[in-house]
Parts: sequence; C-alpha cells; structure tokens
Amino acid sequence: MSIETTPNTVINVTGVLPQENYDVVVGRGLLAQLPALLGERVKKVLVVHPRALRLTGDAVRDELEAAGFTALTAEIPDAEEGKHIQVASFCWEVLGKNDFTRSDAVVAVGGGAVTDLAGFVAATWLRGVKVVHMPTSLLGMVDAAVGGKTGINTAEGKNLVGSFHPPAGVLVDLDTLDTLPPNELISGMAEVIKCGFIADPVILDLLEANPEEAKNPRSEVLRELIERAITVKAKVVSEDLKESGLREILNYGHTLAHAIELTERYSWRHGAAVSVGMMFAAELSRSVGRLSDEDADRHRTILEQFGLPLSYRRDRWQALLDAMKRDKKTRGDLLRFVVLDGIGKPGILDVPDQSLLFAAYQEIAS
Ligand SMILES: NC(=O)c1ccc[n+]([C@@H]2O[C@H](COP(=O)([O-])OP(=O)(O)OC[C@H]3O[C@@H](n4cnc5c(N)ncnc54)[C@H](O)[C@@H]3O)[C@@H](O)[C@H]2O)c1
Ligand SMILES: O=C(O)C(=O)C[C@@H](O)[C@H](O)[C@H](O)COP(=O)(O)O
Ligand SMILES: [Zn+2]
Repeated sequence: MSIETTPNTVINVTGVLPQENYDVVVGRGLLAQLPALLGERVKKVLVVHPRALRLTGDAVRDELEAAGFTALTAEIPDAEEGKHIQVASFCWEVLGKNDFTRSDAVVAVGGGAVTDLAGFVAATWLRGVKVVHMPTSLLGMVDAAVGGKTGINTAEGKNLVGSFHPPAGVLVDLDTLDTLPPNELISGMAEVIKCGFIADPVILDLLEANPEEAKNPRSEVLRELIERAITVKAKVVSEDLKESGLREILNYGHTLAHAIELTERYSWRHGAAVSVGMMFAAELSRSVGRLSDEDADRHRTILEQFGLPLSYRRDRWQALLDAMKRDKKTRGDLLRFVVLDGIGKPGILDVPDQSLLFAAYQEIAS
C-alpha cells in the first residue's frame, strides 16, 4: 500500500541581485527543510512567535537545535500588539545579549503581524541579517511573508515605519492552517480575493464555484487559491520590490483599510478592513467611469459570500480622510488610489478633489 502525497510547489521570487532570489515552498510537513534553508554559515537563530503559537515555536527551536544550531525563542504579544517599537526593542535586546552576528538569523513563525515585526527586526539588526518566514495564517502565507515589506505601526498609523528586507526563503506549511480560527481564515481570504480582482480572475471563478471548499484548510481548492495568490504576489514583487510603480497594485483597497484599522485602534482584522477598502475602491472606480456596474457589483457578491464586511461608519469620514493623507501612496496634498479599469486591470487614480472621495464613501457608508 502506498500513501499518496501531493508534491511541494515551489514559487520563485526574483531579487534585485541573483543572490537575492528566493523560493516560496508550499506543502505539508516542511519544518525539516528549515536547516538547509538557513545554510551552514548561520550558527545562531532567533525564533520569533506569538503566545498563541508557543508549541510551534518550540518545535521549530528543537528542530534547529537537533540540526546543530544554537536556537532560542522570543515570544511576542499577539497580532497588532506585536507590531510595536517596544517589541522590536525587546527582540534587539535578546539578539544583543546573545551576541548575534551578521552571519546569524531570525525565523518568523506566525501570522502577518509576526512576519512584519520579525522581518523588521532582521532588517535593522546590524543593518540586516537573514530572515526566513514560516507563515501560519492564510494572510501570512498569501501575502505578508512574500515580498520583503517589513514594518511596525506608530500612533499615527499603520506600517508607518519599516523597510524592504526580502527573506532568504518562505516555508508555507499548510498543516499549520488546521488550528487557525475560522475568522482568521476569512480575513486572509480578503487578500486572496484582492489578487483575483487585480490580476488573476480564475481566483474569483474558483471562489464563486466552491465557497465551502475554499474555507476548508484541507481542501485542494484552498491550496490552489493559495498558490495562485502567491504567484500573483511573487510576479509583482519580482518586478518592483521597492514599490516604484507596479507594486502599488497590491495596495488595492488598502488606502481606506489602513485608515479604518487606525480608527478602530487595530481591533478590526486586516482582511476585514481590506474588504471594506475594496468596496470603496470599486465604487471610486465606478464613479469615475473606469469600472462597469457588473464588475463593481461582483465585489459585493464575492465579499458577502465569505461574510466579509462591506461598509463602515458614516460619521467617521473626517478621521478616515485625515489618516488616508498619511498613506504611503500620497504625494504631497495628492491622494492616490489603486482603482480598476476591469477585472485584472488595475490602475492609479490621482484624486485632487476630495468631494469625489466623499461621494464614493457615501455609497458604502452605514
Ligand atoms: N508585509 C506585507 O506585505 C503584508 C501583507 C499583508 C498584510 N500584512 C500585515 O499582516 C498583518 C495581518 O496578518 P494576519 O492576518 O496573519 O494577522 P496576525 O499575525 O495578527 O494573526 C492573526 C491571529 O491568528 C493567530 N494565528 C496565526 N496563525 C495561527 C495558527 N496557525 N493557529 C492558531 N492561531 C494562529 C495569531 O496569533 C493572531 O491572533 C497586518 O499587520 C498586516 O498589516 C503585511
Ligand atoms: O506587498 C505589498 O506591497 C502590499 O501592499 C500588500 C498589502 O496586502 C499589505 O497589507 C502591505 O503591508 C501594505 O503595505 P503598506 O506599504 O501600504 O503599508
Ligand atoms: Zn494587506
């Protein structure tokens, strides 16, 4: 009798220099690949994980110790609480007290908040050490762990401090999704849906045809969705790591989303905010005649199908506008939005006239 196993999928990301190329491996039981990925030069490894993933973090540390590394763990606060300068400072202290050198490494085990924080710590320690991401949330797998954006939040907004620091590799172990709470899976689905709207319409077809399977961590449908979304992201960041143009499309829905997250003091899941942000971007695209009614309405149907939020408070407009002025795509007084000219056809809309934004917001305000 033979046990059938699906082979791992490897998606390559091209770096600025050939030695900066890396692989995103998608499969099951991938922990054994970590030592080789870190390489022989690395002697010490800091495994960064949140409280909720203590057992997984310990398992990673034990695997590394067994392979001959000196490995230690840093347990950080959960979710957005972890993306804080004091948490980065705590990690720097651990690295300093344990004499981590430029040939040592950081491994992130957790959702997007952990990969953002650990990536930032790796980017800044001694001006840059190796980082490997082991994302454990859907959102981390399809988005945060790939592409090298790292960062923390400040009192003024989301991800306002950070750097581009691509990982040496990403291990997307689908087994970790078994313990992910369902609402977190739905949050990650918003970024999958985003990839469908900006680049890969097959994602939307798959979601519409298989809504239940898409939510099943063990299904082949979810695996295909994950691989397709990673492929979208990998292609974009391979062309434009530092967001000088094309990469802005990955920010579809995010201008309003980040403003909502700040206004809600990070009590909203990132994907939920992105869902409302995409509704807004679709309305904006429709209002300037760039997106058809049919394509704009498809946002509502798909997002609703997954129980993602579609609207936000009418009375918060001024606070949202103030926060959006600090979005990274803003240039001086000019707010800029990723819009759609059709499914899979993203573009940029410069908005000097705020009444246009207010009108689009009225369409999604509740
Ligand atoms: N750098 C990027 O390119 C990029 C892209 C997208 C999002 N992000 C950032 O990622 C963050 C959102 O990521 P997220 O949605 O993964 O949030 P998260 O990291 O806060 O994780 C969500 C929750 O799920 C828990 N969790 C994660 N994996 C688990 C598992 N396997 N089992 C049980 N619990 C688990 C976490 O402990 C947390 O409570 C945001 O800060 C966002 O800004 C960054
Ligand atoms: O990778 C990117 O580029 C993205 O925009 C992906 C987004 O999903 C992600 O939330 C990212 O962290 C947003 O970046 P920011 O530069 O707007 O903070
Ligand atoms: Zn995002």
